[in-house]
Amino acid sequence: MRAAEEKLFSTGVDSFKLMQQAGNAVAEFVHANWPEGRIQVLCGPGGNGGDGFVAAAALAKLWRDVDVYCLVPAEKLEGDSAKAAAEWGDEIKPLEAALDAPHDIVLDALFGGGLSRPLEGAAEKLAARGGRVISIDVPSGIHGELAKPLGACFRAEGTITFAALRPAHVLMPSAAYCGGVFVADIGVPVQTSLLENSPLLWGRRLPQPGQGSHKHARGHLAVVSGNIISTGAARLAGRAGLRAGAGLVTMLSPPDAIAVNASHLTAVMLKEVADAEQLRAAIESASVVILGPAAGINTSTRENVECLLSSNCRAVLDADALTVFSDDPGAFFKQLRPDDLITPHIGEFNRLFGDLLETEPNKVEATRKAAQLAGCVVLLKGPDTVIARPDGPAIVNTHATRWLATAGSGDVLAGIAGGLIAQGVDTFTAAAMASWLHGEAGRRIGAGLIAEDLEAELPDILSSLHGEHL
Ligand SMILES: NC(=O)C1=CN([C@@H]2O[C@H](COP(=O)(O)OP(=O)(O)OC[C@H]3O[C@@H](n4cnc5c(N)ncnc54)[C@H](OP(=O)(O)O)[C@@H]3O)[C@@H](O)[C@H]2O)[C@@H](O)CC1
Ligand SMILES: [K+]
Repeated sequence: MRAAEEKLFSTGVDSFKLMQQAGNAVAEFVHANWPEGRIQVLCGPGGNGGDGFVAAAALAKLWRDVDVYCLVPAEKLEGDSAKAAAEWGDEIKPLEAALDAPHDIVLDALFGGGLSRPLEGAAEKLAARGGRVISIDVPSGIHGELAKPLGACFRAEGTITFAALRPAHVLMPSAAYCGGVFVADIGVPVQTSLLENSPLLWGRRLPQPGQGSHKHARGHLAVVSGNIISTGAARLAGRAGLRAGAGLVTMLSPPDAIAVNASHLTAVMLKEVADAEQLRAAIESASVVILGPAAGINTSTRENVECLLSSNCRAVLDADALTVFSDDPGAFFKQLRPDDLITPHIGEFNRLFGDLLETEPNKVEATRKAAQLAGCVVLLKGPDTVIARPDGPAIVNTHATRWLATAGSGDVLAGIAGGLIAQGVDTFTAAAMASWLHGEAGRRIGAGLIAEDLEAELPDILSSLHGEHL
């Protein structure tokens, strides 16, 4: 966003005009969504405060009852912010006076992209006061790039930002402070490579069989099972893949687990696979293979992964298939291909990518860097799942529920992704679809959710998406 603005200013675009557009958009947003009540506008010393002054003037023109407060005396304001304060043209009270002043709504225009340190003094007290807050750009106290509060922080009912979403609007913990986020177009051309996951992005591309279709035309997914006491995870993935629409799903089972798998499988087919050599032959007719859920942290899992990555099948690698490379991630990255998907949780991510989550400014950048290093699509699981492609685009999935934090939930996610990839969906889109569908299934179930419940929600969800988008 900043880069886009700088490029725009170098072409001679008037920055004050941009501020006016931003401030007017704020006033419209506030008036449309909070149509009643006395508004306390809290302005800071920079551009965010400038937006606040413009918004205050526009709200007053709409006959709203507005009081304006500023962190610094008006005569100390400079540049566009000083011009904006002049546009307001009425009384500007010191920020401390806002603490006890009567009001219904707070318009928080203290700090946006320029916050450099924790809030202090009256700003800190106002953040702690609570109440109904609408924030401009980001809730003051949030560091936009780090996507977290630096200290005390406003908690908004709604946030209006400009041109494009930024990590702070979708990543935890900052997203929880933003409330509903509205992105206003103020004429800044942006090539955003960060999107929030939604069926609006991919609804029309959800695969569905044509009239004359048959099971072989709907893709073949294979899932590698763990040993006799660890078979459930692969079955969760396999059934989810079938529900997601794969025409055929085959469970590839070690010999000791054949009887257990056979007694639990119906529509999912079963094949015995004793070692990597047999795996190679078994996956010849599959288009994608899921490997890792309860596979075991051992040499045989590592050999299976290496065999899979040298085949023509796309790979969805999770859990133990990732952990077996903790001692030599570089060797793993060399074998991964751009259409493969790895789905680590934070622990697995750290084992493969070291301290990226500390050294990169936020989770989006860390996942992007990871995708670049690994050379494949990376889905980093969490309440704010990030999906990144090696060439830069990233999607954040906030459509989830805390009830999904349960054993086996990730196996189902891998299964849905595998089922979609089997049907020909590109890996990045399939990962986005899968995390949304998984989140929606979790939301529909809610409290008491266990991983076994998730796949049964998919038919309803998929049917309504097909009805709505196709
Ligand atoms: N660019 C554009 O064209 C457009 C930008 N727009 C708007 O501008 C906003 C960005 O403006 P901005 O860069 O001036 O940053 P902003 O956050 O307002 O203030 C920085 C000032 O605050 C100060 N300061 C920082 N932390 C502090 C603290 N804890 N306590 C006290 N002071 C503190 C800091 O001081 P310093 O760190 O330099 O000491 C500096 O003086 C952006 O979020 C959007 O709303 C829109 O109009 C669209 C067009
Ligand atoms: K703000």
